[in-house]
Amino acid sequence: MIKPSMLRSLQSAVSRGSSQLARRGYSSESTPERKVVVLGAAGGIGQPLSLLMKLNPLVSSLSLYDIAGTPGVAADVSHVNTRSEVAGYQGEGELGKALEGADVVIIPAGVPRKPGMTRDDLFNINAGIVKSLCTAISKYCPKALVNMISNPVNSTVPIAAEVFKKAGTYDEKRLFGVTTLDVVRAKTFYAGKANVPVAGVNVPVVGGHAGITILPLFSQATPKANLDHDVIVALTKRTQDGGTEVVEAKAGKGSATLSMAYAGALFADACLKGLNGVPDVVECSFVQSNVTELPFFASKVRLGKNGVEEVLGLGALSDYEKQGLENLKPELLASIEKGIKFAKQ
Ligand SMILES: NC(=O)c1ccc[n+]([C@@H]2O[C@H](COP(=O)([O-])OP(=O)(O)OC[C@H]3O[C@@H](n4cnc5c(N)ncnc54)[C@H](O)[C@@H]3O)[C@@H](O)[C@H]2O)c1
Ligand SMILES: O=C(O)C[C@H](O)C(=O)O
Repeated sequence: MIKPSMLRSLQSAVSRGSSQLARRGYSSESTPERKVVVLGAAGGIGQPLSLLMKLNPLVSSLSLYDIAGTPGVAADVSHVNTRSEVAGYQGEGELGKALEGADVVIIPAGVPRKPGMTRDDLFNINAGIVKSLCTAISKYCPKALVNMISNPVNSTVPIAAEVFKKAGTYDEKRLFGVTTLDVVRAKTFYAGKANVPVAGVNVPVVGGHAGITILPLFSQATPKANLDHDVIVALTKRTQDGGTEVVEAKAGKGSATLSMAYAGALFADACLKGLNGVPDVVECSFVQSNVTELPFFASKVRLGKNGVEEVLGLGALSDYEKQGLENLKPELLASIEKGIKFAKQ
């Protein structure tokens, strides 16, 4: 139960946060108009993500789309007294209106895993959903930054790229696979083992977003902590299996939704800051890449006014990470090729 004293401190934290944001130039007077669209807004991720985007002062227009259930979510979220105007759209007939004028489109549309499934088991359903949504994006908002959350990300991002290529709208700087949840997990697990405050922790996570393709670079984690090799191995495995940990704990009721909404909101916020010209915005993301021989790869990316400003290299890897990198390449390549093949059919 929330006590009045807790509520008062929450209110004062929010008000301190708003004045800090205003000092950093995020007040509604000085920030540009930005439209953010959530596709799959009535789902497990979509609902809390819509709320978190409503709390973001960089958003002026929040467009919530799903095949069903969006009027209720939009009405609910719209009562929150923050800057953005909220509109709900339901069904394919309203998809165009939902997308028109978008700066950022976030896609958590699709089915989640149940225990015993891999992310690739979602391919048959989610590939078609992503393909049709991306076809609409290329028609109604071809310049938007696309934040792909729907799994399997290792395949859905290549599918989106092929759809955009076919439509003649592909810009590799504007397509992102959201791998922020891997970073969020790596930071949390590392802070626990290193016994340091999590707020100051940084851990790059590279590769892809499934099992061993998720490669956290704990050798580059800051603040430094001299953790034993077996602890690093355990942390790596826990980060790689983080999604499965949640799927099993939810026991058939889906996969990560709340932590994913948080991670998705962080990444969308970084995209908006980049668009608005805030310097040095760097996040890990699964993008078209020359960092390895694979055509798509997650690594640190500098975000700017056109989306990807620079795909950053891997930096120095430990021998364990070098081995992990080689181990992940065949699986990641197969998932990328599966997506491309599907989209080309
Ligand atoms: N990238 C990541 O780190 C990450 C993390 C967690 C979950 N996910 C993935 O996100 C996806 C969504 O997960 P969830 O838990 O929110 O699932 P959910 O079933 O709770 O919600 C999905 C929503 O998508 C909607 N939808 C289905 N087809 C649609 C279409 N054609 N257009 C618009 N909306 C459509 C559904 O109506 C539903 O509301 C899953 O594929 C899941 O695996 C990714
Ligand atoms: O694990 C899943 O299926 C969902 C998501 O990819 C996650 O990492 O939590």
